[in-house]
Amino acid sequence: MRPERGGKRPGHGGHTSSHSGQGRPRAVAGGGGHIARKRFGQNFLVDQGVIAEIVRAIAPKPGEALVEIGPGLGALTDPVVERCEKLTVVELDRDLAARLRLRPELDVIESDVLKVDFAQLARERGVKLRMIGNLPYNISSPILFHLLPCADVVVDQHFMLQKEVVDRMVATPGHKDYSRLSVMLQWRYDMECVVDVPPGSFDPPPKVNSAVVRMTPLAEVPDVDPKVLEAMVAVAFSQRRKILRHTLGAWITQQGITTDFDLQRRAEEVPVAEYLALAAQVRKPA
Ligand SMILES: C[S@@+](CC[C@H](N)C(=O)[O-])C[C@H]1O[C@@H](n2cnc3c(N)ncnc32)[C@H](O)[C@@H]1O
Repeated sequence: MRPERGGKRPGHGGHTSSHSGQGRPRAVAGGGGHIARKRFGQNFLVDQGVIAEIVRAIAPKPGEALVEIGPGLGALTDPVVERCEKLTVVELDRDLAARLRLRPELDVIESDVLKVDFAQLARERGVKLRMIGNLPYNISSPILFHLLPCADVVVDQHFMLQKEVVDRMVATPGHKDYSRLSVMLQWRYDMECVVDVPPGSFDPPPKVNSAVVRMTPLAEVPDVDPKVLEAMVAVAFSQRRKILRHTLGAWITQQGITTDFDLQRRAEEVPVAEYLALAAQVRKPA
């Protein structure tokens, strides 16, 4: 799990990279000879206590439509499918997908998760989905943004992420971690950190701490154009220590809206509801 950052997406090239770049590639403990692929963010959960805690937090039940992103070697897959009987899994690594296909209780989608249309999947199944996964950290934000428009077809999401990312997701105004991610996700979800996970719980261990976040879509959300909201918070947080008059002021003028929004504050001081109210105004015809 490379710490999250922008840049090139992992492709499906050769299959030779070692997980850590330290010395010779070593097979993952209990992985039947599998060598972790760094470009796929492969850090496999091996701590049975942590796995049990995560499964308890998810609390899968028979008949529920659970979907796991990145099942890997099955650390979460096995105890979850034991409880819910059928499980859909999305795995990009073709070798791991081939192993998973041998199991009749799994519906395997071999694909890049960012190409899967989860709204369509929910329509086909005729039920709302419960999303779970120990996500590849190098693309965790793109995955969260890919799922954002699907919030209304989702019951909840339990994701393992870099602890630092979870802190940003749940941060409130005035906190140093309050950021674009906080505003964009708090628009659509109620979120809480449910399990903290140290590096030693994985093989290979990542360089960062991890945490599992529970994301529950809010029943009612302001009708806001996500692109407008995203553009607006990007401008606002571009220089988070500056007074908004010097950043968001010009953007508001460009949108041609009149507002009593207080621009004498910094981006990090403004509650989510106020950003949403401002973005909602942009959609209204003049
Ligand atoms: C951090 S590992 C988690 C593996 C396993 N769930 C566990 O907890 O041990 C991330 C998993 O996501 C898979 N993966 C990486 N990029 C992906 C993508 N774009 N789409 C789907 N799966 C991906 C990796 O192959 C790997 O199995």
